Amino acid sequence: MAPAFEPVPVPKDTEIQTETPHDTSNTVNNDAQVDYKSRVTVVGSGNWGSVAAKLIASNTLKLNSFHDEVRMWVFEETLQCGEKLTDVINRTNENVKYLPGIKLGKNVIADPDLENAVKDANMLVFVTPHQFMEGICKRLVGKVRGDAEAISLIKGMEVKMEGPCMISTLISENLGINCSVLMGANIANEIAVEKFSEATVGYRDKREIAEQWVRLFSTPYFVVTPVQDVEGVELCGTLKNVVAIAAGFVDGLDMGNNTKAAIMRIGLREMIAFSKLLFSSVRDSTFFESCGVADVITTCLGGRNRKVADAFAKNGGKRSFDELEAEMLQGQKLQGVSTAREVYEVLSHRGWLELFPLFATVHEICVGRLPPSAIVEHSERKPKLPLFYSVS
Ligand SMILES: NC(=O)c1ccc[n+]([C@@H]2O[C@H](COP(=O)([O-])OP(=O)(O)OC[C@H]3O[C@@H](n4cnc5c(N)ncnc54)[C@H](O)[C@@H]3O)[C@@H](O)[C@H]2O)c1
Ligand SMILES: O=P(O)(O)OC[C@H](O)CO
Repeated sequence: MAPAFEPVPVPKDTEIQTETPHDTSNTVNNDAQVDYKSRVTVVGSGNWGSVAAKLIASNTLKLNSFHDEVRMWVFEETLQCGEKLTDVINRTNENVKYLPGIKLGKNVIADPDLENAVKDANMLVFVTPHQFMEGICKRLVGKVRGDAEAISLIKGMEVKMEGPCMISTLISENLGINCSVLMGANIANEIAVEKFSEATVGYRDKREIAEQWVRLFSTPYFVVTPVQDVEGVELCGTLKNVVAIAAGFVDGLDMGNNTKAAIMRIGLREMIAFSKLLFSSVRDSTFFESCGVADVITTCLGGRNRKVADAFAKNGGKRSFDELEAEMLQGQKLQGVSTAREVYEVLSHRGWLELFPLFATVHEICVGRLPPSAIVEHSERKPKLPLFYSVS
């Protein structure tokens, strides 16, 4: 039988197996002509969004089961030169604001119209800062294909009255489609210049869907491994940004490598415990994939969250994160500060604050209730945590 992605098998990629079709009741284009090939749209065009489009576009040209064109939704803005960002991307094949100096591939088409960008795609790649996803999902209700599959590259979560909501769940629930995730030790600028990296695809139950995503993203310099643990993979990508803020404080205060390693270890321990308290299905082994320990390391060494937290600590907490972000990142967005607040909300509501001293302290420093130096004295307090992972 043929897969939902490709109703009829094509000569290459025939190893992809069958799956059950989705409920198509609240979606459009159900009567669309049968298409042999998958169409990919990337929703987002920041630093990572642009690199993701480049990776994908290099593969759609090579693989018969995909249309060459990769549509990339751009949150439109007018550049200092007076031109629209979309026009410049389509004219120069470069995202001059968020990924300057890198050609995306001529088959990447920038599109400022969100509905138009998604309407024909059966593979939707979501990669925007997490704080914009609720609004984007609302705009897309009923606008995506019934047979679409989604993947989220977004590191973050929402907190609702009912509790925490992962971005993949937000997408699935709003759009009525399955959503996998791709996370990992992936500083976008390094992948843009084709330095070797690994990544992890987290999938729910359909291995063949994960394999399709792996094929779409994999290159010799970008090695992707599928893991059947959506929540574990996504929580790794989300929570490591809080650890990165802590590591940045340590750097800003010149506390040295041993202290930074200690903070990374305590942070990883809290990541594991928090993930397992939220979802008992989360696997220990996920934390040893690229999305886990490797992402903690790279983000604490070279990420934007680390960099801005370093500046925050050097300024003694006197300049706000918003101010530093605007000054240092030229429109790119931090995820760690808002994620620390969201995690703190979960901890407060559930009475877990004392169990997660590092997570709680990061938020309290970010909002000015504690000085940056508190990161060590508070985080090293022995949490009353049982060991949530098995040590064999
Ligand atoms: N940059 C990286 O190295 C990297 C690596 C892995 C994962 N990620 C994750 O990818 C996600 C996207 O990050 P990025 O680096 O591509 O983006 P970015 O921070 O570089 O850029 C910000 C993006 O947000 C857009 N934007 C601004 N206001 C908006 C609005 N109101 N609505 C919608 N979009 C708006 C901008 O146009 C821009 O595309 C984040 O969750 C991030 O954690 C980033
Ligand atoms: O630059 P950051 O801090 O947003 O981190 C980038 C990536 O998530 C690292 O994997």
